[in-house]
Amino acid sequence: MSDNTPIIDARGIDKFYDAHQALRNVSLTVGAGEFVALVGPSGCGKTSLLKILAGFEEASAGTLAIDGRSMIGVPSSQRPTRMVFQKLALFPHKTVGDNIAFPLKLARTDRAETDRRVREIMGLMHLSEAYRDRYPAQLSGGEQQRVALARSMISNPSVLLLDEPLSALDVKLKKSLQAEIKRLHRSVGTSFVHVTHDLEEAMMLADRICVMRAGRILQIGTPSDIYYRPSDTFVAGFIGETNLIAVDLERRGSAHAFANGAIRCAAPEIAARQIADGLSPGRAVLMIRPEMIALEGAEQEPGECTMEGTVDEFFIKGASIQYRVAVDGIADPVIAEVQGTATPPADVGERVRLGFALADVFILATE
Ligand SMILES: Nc1ncnc2c1ncn2[C@@H]1O[C@H](COP(=O)(O)OP(=O)(O)OP(=O)(O)O)[C@@H](O)[C@H]1O
Repeated sequence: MSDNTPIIDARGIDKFYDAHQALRNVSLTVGAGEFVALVGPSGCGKTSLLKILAGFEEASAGTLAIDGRSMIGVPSSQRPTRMVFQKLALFPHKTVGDNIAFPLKLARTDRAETDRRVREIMGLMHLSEAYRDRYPAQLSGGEQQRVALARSMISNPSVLLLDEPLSALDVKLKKSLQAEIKRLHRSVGTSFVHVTHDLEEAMMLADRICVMRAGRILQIGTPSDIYYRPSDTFVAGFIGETNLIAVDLERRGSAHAFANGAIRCAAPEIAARQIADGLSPGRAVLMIRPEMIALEGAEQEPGECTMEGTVDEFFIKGASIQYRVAVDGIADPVIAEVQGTATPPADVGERVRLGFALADVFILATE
C-alpha cells in the first residue's frame, strides 16, 4: 500500500488536440506502491492522461512531477515510467529473451547482469526458461502479454502505466493475468496506473479508482467509497448495477429522513454519512445496491424498509438470482440480487415484498 509521498503529482492538467479539449483541469496524485485504476466511458480522456504521464503527449496546461522531479519537457525515455499497451508492441523478429532484455541493452547493461535480470523477471512472470529462445508468434496472447509486462518491469520503473493490457484476451486468460498483475504489483513495490473498461477488474486490482467523464475526474476513492458512496448518479450507475429511486430528503431536527410513497419504513432516518457531500433537503435520489435488497418470504425477517411489487423478470446467474420487480410508484423496475438457489423463490407475475436495511442506502443529488 502507499505511504504519503506522492510518486505522481499531476495538477490542473488540460489537454487540447487542436480545438478539442480532451482533459479539463485534471489533478491526480499516486502514492509509492499504490495501484490506481482509471475508468470512464470511451473517449473520456483516460489514455490521454496516461500518455501525458508517460511523456508520449505534452499537457497543454498544468504541472506534472514524478519522483519529485518536474516532467515538463522531459522525454518519455528519460522518465521513470514504462507503459504496457493493449496492442502488443513486442519485436516479432527478436526472441522472448531479447525482447525482455531490450531496455537493458539500451542502457548498455553488461551481459551477466542482463542475463541474471532476464531470468529473475521471467521467474516473477511465471514464464518458463524454455520460452526464452522462442519468438512472440510462438506464444499465446496471454504469454505475449506476460512478456510485455516482463519487458516493462525489467528496468525497475517507479511507475508502470497499463493501457487496457488485458482487453484483447479471452475471459479465462484475463482472470489469470489479473491475478498475475496483482501478484506482480505486490512483489515489486512499483506504482501502477491501470486504464480499464472492466469495472470488476478495477475493483479487484486497485487501491483507489479514479472515475472520469468528458475530460474531468468525477471521483477518486477506494473501491468501497466509489461503490457505496458515489459522488453522483453517473458514478453510481457506471460502477455496477444499482437502483436509483427519486425521494424527498427532509430534515428532522438534527437528523435527515427520506420520503417516497412506495417505500414504507418505520423511521426512515439516516446518518449524515449516508448523504452525499453538500446535499441539502429537497428532491434527491436514493441509491441502494441490488444485493442489499432481500426478497421477503416466510423465513426472511422483514427489513426496516419495504416495497411491494410484481416480478417482471428474473435471471438465474448461478451464484445469485437477479429479480426485476415492478413497484407501484417507482418508475424503473427495482433490481434485487438474491442468493442463488436451485428453486427460485418467486416466479414472473408473482406479488413479492422487497426489504432493505436503512444502513444500506445512500442519498445523492438528482442529475
Ligand atoms: N491524437 C489525437 N488527436 C485528436 N484527438 C484525439 C487524439 N487522441 C485522442 N483524441 C480525442 O480525445 C478524446 C479522449 O481520448 P482518449 O483516447 O484519451 O479517451 P479514452 O478515455 O482513453 O477512450 P477509450 O476508452 O475509447 O480508449 C477523444 O474524444 C478522442 O477522440
